[in-house]
Amino acid sequence: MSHPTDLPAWQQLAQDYRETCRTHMRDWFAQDPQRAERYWLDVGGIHLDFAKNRINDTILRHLTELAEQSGVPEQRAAMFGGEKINTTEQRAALHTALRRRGDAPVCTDGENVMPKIHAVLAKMGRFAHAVRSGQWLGHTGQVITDVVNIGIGGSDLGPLMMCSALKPYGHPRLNMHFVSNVDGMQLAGVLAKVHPATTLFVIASKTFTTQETLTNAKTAREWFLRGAGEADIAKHFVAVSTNHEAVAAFGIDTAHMFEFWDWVGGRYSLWSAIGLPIMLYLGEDNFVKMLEGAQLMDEHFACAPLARNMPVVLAMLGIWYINFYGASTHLIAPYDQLLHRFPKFIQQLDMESNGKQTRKDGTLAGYATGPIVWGETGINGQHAFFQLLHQGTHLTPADLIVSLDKQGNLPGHHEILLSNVFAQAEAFMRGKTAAEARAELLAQGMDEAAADALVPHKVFSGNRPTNMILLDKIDPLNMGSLVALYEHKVFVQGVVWGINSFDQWGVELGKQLAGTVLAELNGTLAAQPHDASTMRLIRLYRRANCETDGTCHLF
Ligand SMILES: O=P(O)(O)OC[C@H]1O[C@](O)(CO)[C@@H](O)[C@@H]1O
Repeated sequence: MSHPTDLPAWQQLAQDYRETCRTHMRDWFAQDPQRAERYWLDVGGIHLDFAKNRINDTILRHLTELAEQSGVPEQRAAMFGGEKINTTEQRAALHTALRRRGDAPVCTDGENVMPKIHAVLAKMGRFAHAVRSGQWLGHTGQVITDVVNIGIGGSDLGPLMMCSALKPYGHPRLNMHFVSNVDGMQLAGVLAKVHPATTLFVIASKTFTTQETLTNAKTAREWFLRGAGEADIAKHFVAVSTNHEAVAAFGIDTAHMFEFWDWVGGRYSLWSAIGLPIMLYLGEDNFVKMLEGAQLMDEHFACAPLARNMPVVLAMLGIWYINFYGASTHLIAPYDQLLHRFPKFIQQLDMESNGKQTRKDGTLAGYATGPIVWGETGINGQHAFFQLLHQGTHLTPADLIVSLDKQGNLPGHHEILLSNVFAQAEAFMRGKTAAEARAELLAQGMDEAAADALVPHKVFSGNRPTNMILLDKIDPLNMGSLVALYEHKVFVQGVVWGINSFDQWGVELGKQLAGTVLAELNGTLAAQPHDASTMRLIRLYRRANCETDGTCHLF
């Protein structure tokens, strides 16, 4: 396996960095009137303005060559072709098959997976229609008014994000609730708002072994059974999983299970049965539009030349900043309230996929890989953390995401949002020089000495990169394309870094230790050898609670 830092394009980029790292984007804009047109891409209803990046044509060419030399075209073909690119788990990563329309076969392990994908989609469609139309009745004969999805991570964030983003398309009778936290406060809060006779619980877990989800599901079932019998569960609980045995053992009839498969990664699963809450809320037609939007991006990713390929361009810009400028974080800032859940979703997608330092061949990378992805709605961020982005010491590349469509917004509000996001991108790029700051202060009537003292605080270095991602409209089609754009961006970066973006072994150690600690906290296991700090924490909890649970005997 070639090491990316040995590739000719990497070496050229290192040279480009040395030659251009002091160049200001202002100068590139001044020298090149076509820059904004050239550094622009369209895919369906998604547009990318990447002109405000610290790149020129040479750098862009070298970034594209790095993608080429790293094997992005071959790995892309392997992913779409169902090869087992998730090498540590010996699995394919076939989320792209889930949104593929038509009958063309997609095979993995010698099996065409399309018939079973279509069968589950049809089952989801029939169920969603029955619930939405009011044919599906609860055990007392009432229609369903509330859907509670119980799941965590990929079994929560995707459906939650899509249902929030596409709220204007939601069924007016259905209230959607999402419970992920094992802190009972969240479930208790939801249960206080809903009625057992009119509530449908969707228990979503790929493995159906996740402690948080199964604990919440058990508590929800106990709550439901206070006023109903075991036989009524069939009307109010459905499961989404790959694990038939565990679903049956939990007490949900597998006839009411919506299946998916081990080649669908949790954080890539919203296109599968994990998307059931999305279909319940938006309806089958809109769910299919979301799939079509993703497929549109898949086709673009599969066919467009690397230099004009939106996911590839976004990925390689990220690599430029992470590996050559030393940026360690990446901001996702949507300027639309409907997208307020989007940063959290992308955070899992990116950080669980590329937060790794062991390469596929088992060697340590020795270079930076996935960034810390964080975010918040941009307009709120402006009044909280943008200060650091403008004048702090860190370089934080940012994706600013906006909808061009003002339909549905209150009069006068959308223009304010857009004026802010466009102005922020300009300010990040342009900055303000000392001469400009000084002239401004003098024009305000300040005397020269006072102005000179204040100027250093009023300077903005600028030259801070942003991508502007514009959606024609926030609708199911464009949301499908937007999510697929980020999935492929993350994939390309993983290929360049030589890591497996589809496993997540890093979440295991904490889970393993928590099992032991839980038994100790409950008093069912004598204290195990831990480090002194952990022992002290466990003892502290036991002392605080031993009188209520009567387990003081271990101390
Ligand atoms: O769907 P499951 O199996 O309950 O897992 C939930 C989440 O937990 C993780 O496995 C991490 O612990 C994620 O990858 C996954 O999305």
